[in-house]
Amino acid sequence: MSNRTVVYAAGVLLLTRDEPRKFLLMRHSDRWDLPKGHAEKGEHAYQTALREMEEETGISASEVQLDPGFRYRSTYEVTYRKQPGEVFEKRVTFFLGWIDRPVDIICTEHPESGWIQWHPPHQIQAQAIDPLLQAVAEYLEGSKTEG
Ligand SMILES: Nc1ncnc2c1ncn2[C@@H]1O[C@H](COP(=O)(O)OP(=O)(O)OP(=O)(O)OP(=O)(O)OC[C@H]2O[C@@H](n3cnc4c(N)ncnc43)[C@H](O)[C@@H]2O)[C@@H](O)[C@H]1O
Repeated sequence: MSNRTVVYAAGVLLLTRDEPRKFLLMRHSDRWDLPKGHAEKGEHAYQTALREMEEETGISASEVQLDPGFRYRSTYEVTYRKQPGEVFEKRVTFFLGWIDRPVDIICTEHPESGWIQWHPPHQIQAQAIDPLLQAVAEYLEGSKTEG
């Protein structure tokens, strides 16, 4: 078992109810990401996800319903410039958030954002994005089958 310090984060995949379905990605200088960020002390993962979404996109939590049946967890190693030489274990919980339609985004921490048409399987980023989108696709397919 790893004895690295664990860093918790959470995020949300925002997906529109309106067709054609679209989901939201935030642009970093070098990659795409979801609205997400580090947990503050005492927060539940869903609170972190909604707070970060509000901070990074300007979308109010009241406009979004987190799907109670979906959770996706991702664990990977990260380093921080401020703590050279130390490797952290990062654990991110992603939620599926339903929003009626694409809305204008007020980018506070990212240079840009994009509502991308939902047509899985997607090939956007192998490690960080594609497995989450695949899990959502399988979840939605399963929900359809269950009626
Ligand atoms: N404990 C601490 N000590 C010091 N400073 C702290 C700190 N906690 C927070 N900070 C500061 O807060 C800043 C960011 O805060 P937030 O803005 O809150 O962080 P974030 O979205 O969760 O993550 P970030 O953009 O940093 O990185 P990500 O995990 O996506 O991506 C990181 C790397 O992992 C890769 N990656 C992402 N997902 C992956 C996956 N599933 N598998 C493998 N690699 C993945 C990415 O490509 C990227 O290279 C940090 O840059 C740092 O300055």
